[in-house]
Amino acid sequence: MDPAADFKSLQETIQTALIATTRTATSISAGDIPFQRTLDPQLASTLDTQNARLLRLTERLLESVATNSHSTTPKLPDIESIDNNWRDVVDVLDSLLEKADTSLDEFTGAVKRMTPAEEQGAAASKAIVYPKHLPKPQLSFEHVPTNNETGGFKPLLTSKPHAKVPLEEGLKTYIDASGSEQYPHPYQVEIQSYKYPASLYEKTEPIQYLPFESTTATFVDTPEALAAMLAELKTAKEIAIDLEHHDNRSYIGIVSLMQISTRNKDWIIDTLKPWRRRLECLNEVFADPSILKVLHGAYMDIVWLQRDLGLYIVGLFDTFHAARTLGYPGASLAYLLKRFIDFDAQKQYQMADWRIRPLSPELFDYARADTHFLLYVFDNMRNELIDRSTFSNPDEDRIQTVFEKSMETALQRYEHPIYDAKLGLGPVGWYRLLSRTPVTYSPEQFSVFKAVHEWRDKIARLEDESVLFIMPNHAIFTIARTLPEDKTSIFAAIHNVSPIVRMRADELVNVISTAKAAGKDGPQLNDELLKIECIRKAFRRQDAAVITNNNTVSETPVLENIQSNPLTITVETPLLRAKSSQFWGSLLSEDMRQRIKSFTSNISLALPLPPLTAEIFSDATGSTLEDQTPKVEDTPAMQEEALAEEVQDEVFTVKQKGGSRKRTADGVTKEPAHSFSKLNISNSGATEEFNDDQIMLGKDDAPLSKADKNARRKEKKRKAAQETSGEGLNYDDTVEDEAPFDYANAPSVLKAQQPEKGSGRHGKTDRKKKKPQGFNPYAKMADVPKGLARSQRESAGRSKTFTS
Ligand SMILES: O=c1ccn([C@@H]2O[C@H](COP(=O)(O)O)[C@@H](O)[C@H]2O)c(=O)[nH]1
Ligand SMILES: [Mn+2]
Repeated sequence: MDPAADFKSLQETIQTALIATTRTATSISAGDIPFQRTLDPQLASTLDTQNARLLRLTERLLESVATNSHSTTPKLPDIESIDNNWRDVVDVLDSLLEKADTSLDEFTGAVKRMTPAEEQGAAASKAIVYPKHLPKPQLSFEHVPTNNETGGFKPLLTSKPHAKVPLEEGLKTYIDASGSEQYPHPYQVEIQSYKYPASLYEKTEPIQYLPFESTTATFVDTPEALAAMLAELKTAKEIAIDLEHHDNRSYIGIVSLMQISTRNKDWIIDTLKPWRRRLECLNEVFADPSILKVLHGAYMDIVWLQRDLGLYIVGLFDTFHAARTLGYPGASLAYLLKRFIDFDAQKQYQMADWRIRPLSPELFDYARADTHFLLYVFDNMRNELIDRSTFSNPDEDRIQTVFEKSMETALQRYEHPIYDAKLGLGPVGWYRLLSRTPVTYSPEQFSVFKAVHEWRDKIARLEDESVLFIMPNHAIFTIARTLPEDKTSIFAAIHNVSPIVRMRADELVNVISTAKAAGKDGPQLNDELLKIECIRKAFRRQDAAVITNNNTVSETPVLENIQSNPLTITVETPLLRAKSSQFWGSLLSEDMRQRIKSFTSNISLALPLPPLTAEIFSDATGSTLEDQTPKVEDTPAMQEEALAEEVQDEVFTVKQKGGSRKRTADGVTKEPAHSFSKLNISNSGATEEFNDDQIMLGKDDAPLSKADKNARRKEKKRKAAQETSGEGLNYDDTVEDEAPFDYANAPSVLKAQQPEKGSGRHGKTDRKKKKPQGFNPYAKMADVPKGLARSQRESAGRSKTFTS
């Protein structure tokens, strides 16, 4: 008897059965089932029997999983109860996955089982305490966010150190090919003409970092401390930079902390001070071509720096691109710190509420560690890049590749998150959420979904809250499904109601009833989604789209599937114009731009390729389908990049509803209920087979370590709580029960924040004792699937779960 062989054969049997079952289950589109039911009463009753059986089996499975865990066992008497108990289902599955992870670690010897006392101690030392009552720092800013901007984002900078082109030129708007007014990237010329110093092409002995334990960081929270830091930074040859960000109690998000390290000093800068815009003076260093800036996974940092502080980086070296170019099995900062320093980054603090002041020692240490070692990591990676480059062959010139990718990253531009009510596109639109969630809606329900989504966005802007703080995504789905007609039914439908929704409940009732009435003559969900998907694809695949201005559409197989509406999609020209800059402007060919420009009223798109059936994304925390908040990576620039990448090299993962990690076996796809079943064709025209494991990835696309995954799961649960019930949203913190923290006048916390030296709390050796290296089952992967990359990065400006 060979237990390994037995196990493999069992695994294969289960997998084969699952594939067959899933194929069968998806052979009829969910959207067609009600129709089939009406045709055949026998089918209806068989379906009901099978449903009941499946629910019972599921309930029993969940019960047996939950027996030894702390999860509540969800009861599933009917289909509706799945939605209502979804959080509990996810909890049970999560605990199972956690157990599996731990068992694997124990099996491989990567970890030793902890005693219950040790486990308790470890948990207590990691717990982040979220203050209940935290006033909004943005209200004290000299420039309070308004969230209602339209048009191009005007760069904030008031002067332009190290300019090759004067600032005035950079602030001149231009009308792009699609008719939108835009501001250029103010440092575009400087970045594009930047030459990396010759010294970077030469190997040198890595410069040892100073010990983490016996050094600390200088906290910068006064203009004087800022000036002193700036003077020191100007003398450096290279510096490391990182940011921490908050996006739950703010619409666009707030840079909450900046970390900078030189070879011999660390600074942590409080970016929540009212005078934060004075940090613009850092352009004297950040834009100085003679000082190299090393960041890890800088794509969001670049956008955040512009958006909040008017800062730009000339001379960027992004260690994330280096890790990818070198083909490391991981590309997260945590991975690099482990690889080069043997330092265990405490990534469970990544998603902390970074507005907290004073910073706890743990948060202080976390923030400092993100830059403290980075120059040393850079030294090592640069040497390896040189070793593994063939300079005569551009394809093999790895260091050049990293320079080019870093330059592209530095050239990203922030754009205002403009709400597209009609097509729902863009980082804050409804399309993304709806297209990923298998629902069957009547035209009224569809109309209500869109209206409530739009209303939530409007209120979030007004109140300067994240959309999720206003109302979880699940609540929009529930409202659309149940169409509540009064306040009481709304409160009953969405359980934990935010104080803002409670206050504005009458308004919401009106929004729902108006949308319901309007929806009677509105479009069918499936048709509309299909059309929008076609438009996206057409734009993505610009050469494939045929645009006409007479409402004619060329013959395509797609068209058979649109039943209730005419075959053309009509887009008002002004809307398309806005979009063309915001979402796909840079992807349009000149020819396409000219054609768009020539329209005056309607545009019809003929769509030669059908859309993909399965959506095609995932986020790092593995949140549920509905759990997609607009994310950082959803800034327009990221979207464009994502679209561009998809066109070239699409590798899709299919994310099924819920669960923190989905593995899709070959050919097993989840068919959304949008009647796309006949259209399961990839860009290349081939039927897509899904055989990549969907793995949990970090902000920078690297497989996460076990510790990170667990931390993400916890964070995800917290988010799920917000999603489903509003728990953990700190709704109480609107209650004025204690004196608000005075961001404007708070004394420097420089002293308060010095972590105790020699406490062993943040020592590398201590960490090693406490937390052995986690087993990463994906660590042997040659590389992370490429197509996952951008979509993984989504999250926020609205991040939370790095996730388009
Ligand atoms: O999955 C994620 C990871 C990070 N964020 C946000 O990004 C900043 C910076 O991350 P670091 O890795 O610590 O540099 C962090 O403060 C989070 O706000 C995220 O939203 N989702
Ligand atoms: Mn960081």
